[in-house]
Amino acid sequence: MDSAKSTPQPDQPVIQVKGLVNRFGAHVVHENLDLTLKRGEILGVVGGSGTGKSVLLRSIVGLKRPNGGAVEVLGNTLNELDDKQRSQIERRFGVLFQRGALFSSLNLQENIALPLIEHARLPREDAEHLARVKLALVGLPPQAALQFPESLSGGMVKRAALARALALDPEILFLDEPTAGLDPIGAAAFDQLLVTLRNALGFSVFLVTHDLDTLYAACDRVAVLSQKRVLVVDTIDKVADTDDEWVQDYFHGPRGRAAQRAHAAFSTNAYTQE
Ligand SMILES: Nc1ncnc2c1ncn2[C@@H]1O[C@H](COP(=O)(O)OP(=O)(O)OP(=O)(O)O)[C@@H](O)[C@H]1O
Repeated sequence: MDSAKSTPQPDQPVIQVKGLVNRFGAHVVHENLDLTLKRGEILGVVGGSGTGKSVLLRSIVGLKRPNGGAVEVLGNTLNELDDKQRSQIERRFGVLFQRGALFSSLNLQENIALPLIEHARLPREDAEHLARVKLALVGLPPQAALQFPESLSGGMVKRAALARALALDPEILFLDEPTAGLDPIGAAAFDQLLVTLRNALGFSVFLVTHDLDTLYAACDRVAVLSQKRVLVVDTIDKVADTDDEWVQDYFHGPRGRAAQRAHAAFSTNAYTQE
């Protein structure tokens, strides 16, 4: 049976992490961690530094083999797949790592064409044409196609990295700190772009972030990692009400209050302009 081709039902989660254990030597990062990503949602994953957000992302995308538990992605249990099945599943992901991971020796068009040539086996000309379409999709001007990463602003690099993550039309997009290093206006534009693209293309998003504005502006649900597991996962208002010291400091400290006020003002404004 070619299990890597199985597709979850519309109401079945696209990711189910069950009883996950991760450790490095004696250092236990995750213990019996459960988490679900629903189809079409943007799930924000937050937690203090070192709580294992990136390790969780890496376990799901197959870059870290868990020490226990199961990760089910798109109806497939990852550790039951052979290499070929696993790479079929991985082609259905798009991943944007914290530092963008564009090749500095390639221009943007070539960077985005690369996965199309390597994985979708498109001829170079078709791949570069599609790459230009993806660059337009993320709001970059046509002339950006021939520019090299080092000549771009941080916001443009993030958009280009997003275009690359979207190259193979992924069903799940993984983003690790996508707004880190952007100014607030650039970060807000990225959040808006993410929501617009999700609404248009229907992918699901697993988003690791420290950015409170992103949580309010883009996420349908928020998961808090603490004490080696998911402490709470729910809508942001319910999560912010959780009786936990880190959650209270994070959501109700000065930055949390500012993000909440900004979101409330934006929502009221959007409503009155309808
Ligand atoms: N390859 C590795 N070898 C040893 N320890 C590791 C490795 N990768 C991660 N860790 C440890 O696992 C823990 C979780 O790391 P992780 O990067 O997932 O944290 P995080 O929640 O993403 O943190 P931050 O918010 O600071 O980015 C940390 O204590 C880290 O030092």
